[in-house]
Amino acid sequence: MAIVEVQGLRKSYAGRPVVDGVTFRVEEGEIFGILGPNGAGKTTTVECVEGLRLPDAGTVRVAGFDPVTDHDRVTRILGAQLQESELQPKLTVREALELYAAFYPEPADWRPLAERLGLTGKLTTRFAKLSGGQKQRLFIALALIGNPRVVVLDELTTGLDPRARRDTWSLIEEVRAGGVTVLLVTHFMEEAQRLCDRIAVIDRGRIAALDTPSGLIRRTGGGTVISFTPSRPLDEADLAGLPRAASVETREGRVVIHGTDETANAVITLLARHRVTAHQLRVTEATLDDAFLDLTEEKI
Ligand SMILES: Nc1ncnc2c1ncn2[C@@H]1O[C@H](COP(=O)(O)OP(=O)(O)OP(=O)(O)O)[C@@H](O)[C@H]1O
Repeated sequence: MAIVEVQGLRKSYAGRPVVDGVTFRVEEGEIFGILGPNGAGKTTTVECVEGLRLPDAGTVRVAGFDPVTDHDRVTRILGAQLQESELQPKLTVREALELYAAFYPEPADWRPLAERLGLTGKLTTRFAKLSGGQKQRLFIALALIGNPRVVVLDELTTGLDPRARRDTWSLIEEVRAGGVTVLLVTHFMEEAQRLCDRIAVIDRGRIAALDTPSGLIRRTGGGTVISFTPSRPLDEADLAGLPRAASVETREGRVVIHGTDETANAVITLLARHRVTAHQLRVTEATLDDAFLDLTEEKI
């Protein structure tokens, strides 16, 4: 069952459309990613889901309720991540948890929540004194304190070091394992690829693609990327004739081919036949990065 439904959402600022007909459904229990370049309209979209912005057109439903007209009901179903500026720097972790618990009629017990999020040792620490990773864990705790069915996390790991980011990913997986649906806004490909069941790629206010991470990667046409710098240029016709090659590009002397294992084998045969040496020959799996660049590039 879809817990979040967005249909034909539009929002303009000063006559400039920033969300331009966005439609998606988030199924209960999934981690759904919204991925896109800066300014694509991701935050505006989720703020409409949270009922913080009024859409110009389209419908948004959270568990069947309108986030604007049924705001109270939606805030009980949907937990939103606070922005750093929204929390008083002098509040201690314990005070913040108690304060936010008081906003809900049936809050979660904050003690086990703090324990699960590794905050028990920090209860008397003021918010301003927490590390980036500890602040993010507190934001997750506060987003979960109302026992929501769905939680919206927007750029949760921005600014975190790689270890804190990985710890936060594990927490997000635990949140989902606890039965909470996660709507995750991110511009980290690795994060989206690792965590999300499905991803909506938003580009200039529109959905450029909506699929599983592996489905998005397949759309780039080739799951295998072969790249090398040949000792002398290869014949264009030979490159164009490679089997199952979805794309062949030469950038500053480096050849980059998207294809399959069969393409990789044919490249090696081609190089041997022409006695061309391949410097820095790499055969790698395509990543979401490749798909993202392909899906969001400027199309003139
Ligand atoms: N209140 C506002 N008034 C005017 N313009 C706004 C307002 N809020 C956002 N915008 C503009 O709308 C566009 C989309 O912003 P939004 O924050 O939704 O994008 P985003 O995809 O979340 O970007 P980022 O990854 O940079 O956070 C941007 O160009 C932004 O400057």
